[in-house]
Amino acid sequence: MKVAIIGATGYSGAELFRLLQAHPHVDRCDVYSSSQDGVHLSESFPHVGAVDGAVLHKLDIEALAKYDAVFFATPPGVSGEWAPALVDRGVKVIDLSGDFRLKDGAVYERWYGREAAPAAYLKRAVYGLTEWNRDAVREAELLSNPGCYPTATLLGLAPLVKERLIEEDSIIVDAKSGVSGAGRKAGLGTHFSEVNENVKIYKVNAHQHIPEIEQMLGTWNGAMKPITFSTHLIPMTRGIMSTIYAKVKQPFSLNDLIDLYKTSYEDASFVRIRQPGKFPATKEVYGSNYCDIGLAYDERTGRVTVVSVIDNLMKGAAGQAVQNFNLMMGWDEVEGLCFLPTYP
Ligand SMILES: NC(=O)C1=CN([C@@H]2O[C@H](COP(=O)(O)OP(=O)(O)OC[C@H]3O[C@@H](n4cnc5c(N)ncnc54)[C@H](OP(=O)(O)O)[C@@H]3O)[C@@H](O)[C@H]2O)C=CC1
Ligand SMILES: CC(=O)N[C@@H](CCC(=O)OP(=O)(O)O)C(=O)O
Repeated sequence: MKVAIIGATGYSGAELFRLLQAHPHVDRCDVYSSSQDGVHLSESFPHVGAVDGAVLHKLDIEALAKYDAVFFATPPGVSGEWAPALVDRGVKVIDLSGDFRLKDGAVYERWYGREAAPAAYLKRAVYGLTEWNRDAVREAELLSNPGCYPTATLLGLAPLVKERLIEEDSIIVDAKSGVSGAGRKAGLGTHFSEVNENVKIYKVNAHQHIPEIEQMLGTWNGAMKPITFSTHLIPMTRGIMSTIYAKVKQPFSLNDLIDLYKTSYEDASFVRIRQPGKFPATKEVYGSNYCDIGLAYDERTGRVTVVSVIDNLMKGAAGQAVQNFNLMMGWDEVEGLCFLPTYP
């Protein structure tokens, strides 16, 4: 099995490289970049060491067409341009960017502010929220890996929405991310002195993950209404916590709610549900592919609170990409991902 990573000099690409190096079925993992050619990946990331074959190449469609699978860990716009030609040549593509997540090109153009990929490929792309789309993922040629916030939020909401337990117009999501979520490139907003000892809200009512979350909620329950979704940058490297509030249609007990989640995720190796009164913290999934979920129900307000945490570079990006790649190749989805989080 020969695979390539485009964007290996970025955070998600480097995390993919780490996972694929240790993957039991991957013989060769080549690395590509738009800015470096003939330079070893360790020049960008000394932590990878002198691994054989990790010399960066410039993008070249003929060379890329020879791989069994190609991962795009690139900014918006890159896979939209390159992936269709690879799919046409029989290469399995796994895209970590947002280019193929939204089925309606006009919606993509409105939220991302750039031209959408060709409509035929938006239609063909399979949305890789693995736990809720396994059958389609197995058949996918073009896999669109979910965004980090949507992964945490949708895994947290799925049982409530699918079972029609909450008021369709009542969802409020308060989400927080570590700084690696913004990628490796330098920027004023991610300087140490801007981020340290600080909490910043950003993209209020304008985050590109709003239509992605709403699209999936709408496939689970066509009556769903727009959500309120706020994102915050907080002074840590990795991790997302998505705290979700919604009003229930009928009162129920916390134990029943937790049982529903446990049943919904009984076949999910990477989703762990906390006991009543226990809530997950981002460090409890750090460096792993787990999504941990805690639940509360307030009888006074009739609101449920769902707390969902992931590592943005793992379940929110590279880990879920490998989970989807495994299914696309006909392997067990946990291959190469069976390790506990690092702690502390
Ligand atoms: N960081 C995260 O937590 C998550 C990120 N994502 C998505 O994954 C993608 C990558 O994110 P992230 O790793 O954070 O980003 P980084 O900024 O860390 O890395 C981006 C990579 O893309 C490469 N690149 C830039 N421009 C081009 C181009 N025109 N052609 C080919 N390669 C290019 C860069 O390398 P070079 O300049 O050398 O080409 C670099 O390797 C993004 O779409 C992001 O939205 C999704 C979920 C979570
Ligand atoms: C902290 C931070 O800045 N996070 C990024 C998440 C990037 C991402 O996953 O965006 P895509 O949809 O393009 O893949 C953000 O909020 O935009």
